[in-house]
Amino acid sequence: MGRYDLALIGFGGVNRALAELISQSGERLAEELGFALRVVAITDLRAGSLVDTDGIDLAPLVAAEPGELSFAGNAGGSADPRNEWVIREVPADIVVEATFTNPADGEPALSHVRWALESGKHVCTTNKGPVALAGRALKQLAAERGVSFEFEGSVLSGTPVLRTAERMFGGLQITGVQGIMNGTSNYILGRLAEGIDLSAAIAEAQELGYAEADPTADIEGHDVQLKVMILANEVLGADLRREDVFCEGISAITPHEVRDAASKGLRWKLVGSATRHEDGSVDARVAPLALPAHHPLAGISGPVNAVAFHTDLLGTVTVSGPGAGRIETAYALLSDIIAIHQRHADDDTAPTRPVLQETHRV
Ligand SMILES: NC(=O)C1=CN([C@@H]2O[C@H](COP(=O)(O)OP(=O)(O)OC[C@H]3O[C@@H](n4cnc5c(N)ncnc54)[C@H](O)[C@@H]3O)[C@@H](O)[C@H]2O)C=CC1
Ligand SMILES: N[C@@H](CC=O)C(=O)O
Repeated sequence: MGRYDLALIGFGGVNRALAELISQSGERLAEELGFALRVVAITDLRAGSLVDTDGIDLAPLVAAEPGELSFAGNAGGSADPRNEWVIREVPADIVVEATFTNPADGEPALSHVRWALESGKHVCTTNKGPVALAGRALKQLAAERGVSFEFEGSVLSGTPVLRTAERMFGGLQITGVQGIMNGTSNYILGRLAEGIDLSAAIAEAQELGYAEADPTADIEGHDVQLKVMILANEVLGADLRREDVFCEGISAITPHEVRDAASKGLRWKLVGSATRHEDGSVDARVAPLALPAHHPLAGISGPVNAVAFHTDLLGTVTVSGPGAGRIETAYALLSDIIAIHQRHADDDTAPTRPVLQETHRV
């Protein structure tokens, strides 16, 4: 059995959940998937960096309180994240990027992904910035280097929206997408309807691991704007920039309006959509809508999200599932690693590292 060595860039909710999964369920996963996983490097803005090419013991790291983690005192540790050095120089097979999403220019995650691909390493990421703002160039770079760039978690966390469209919709013409694509704002709208105030609802979404580090992106719609760009570019063949996507969030909707709408059988939802026209052009927008109860998206509640694909032969096909959450998003990374394995099973980036019992910590 082969093994993939991972470098985790960013050690917040999502990458910690992946580390926990590997630490606690690695042996079962290896049995089932036919390859093992080992983490050889971790970097984080706050904790610093940790490198052990024999495999990092993840158990004490996932047991520590997030705010208390510091790698400086460990062998192979440093207070400095040393991102570029770790990504370029540490012999990992796959770089797993899960730092903050920056909707403005995608940095520094965009550089992290580029450095990894330039170094001939596969990349999987849940970070929407690089995918939405530079996905085409990064995919091109990956193709040139013969490696994979996977990003299922960038839209609807672990719910396989992008891969469903890529693998299951062959022969269909997709004319548009419409969906609820942000777990935080959907959770908040539901809590406002229940009488909770906005700041308390935001705090809950942060505690539950749904919200961005700066929840402004969730509230003002920028997170959905990036997801609509990713869907439009991946599924509708568009090449949208941020300024092409009209964006209005939920901050102007008062709790009174949410409750008033509910009493009339309406549900406020933050809806992202993209439509392809006959001439091939694509219109995309993000805006709150008060949907009637019978609308297919009206019943999508809490951190659950949904994307409806409008197709020529099947009509509307809707994929629904978790849109946010630490474990759910870590699963997206695992699904990306599985996709990398499947794509490269027969080439020289397949896991050739033998799994030795004494170093097999997963
Ligand atoms: N939490 C969720 O439900 C989902 C999150 N995502 C995306 O996944 C990514 C990670 O999300 P979370 O883990 O929830 O965020 P988080 O805020 O819990 O963790 C991000 C981590 O990245 C670290 N970091 C930031 N900049 C860094 C840098 N330059 N170098 C090294 N480390 C850096 C931070 O210190 C933090 O520990 C974000 O881009 C987010 O948008 C995507 C889908 C769902
Ligand atoms: N903050 C985002 C996380 C996933 O992308 C959300 O709430 O949907």
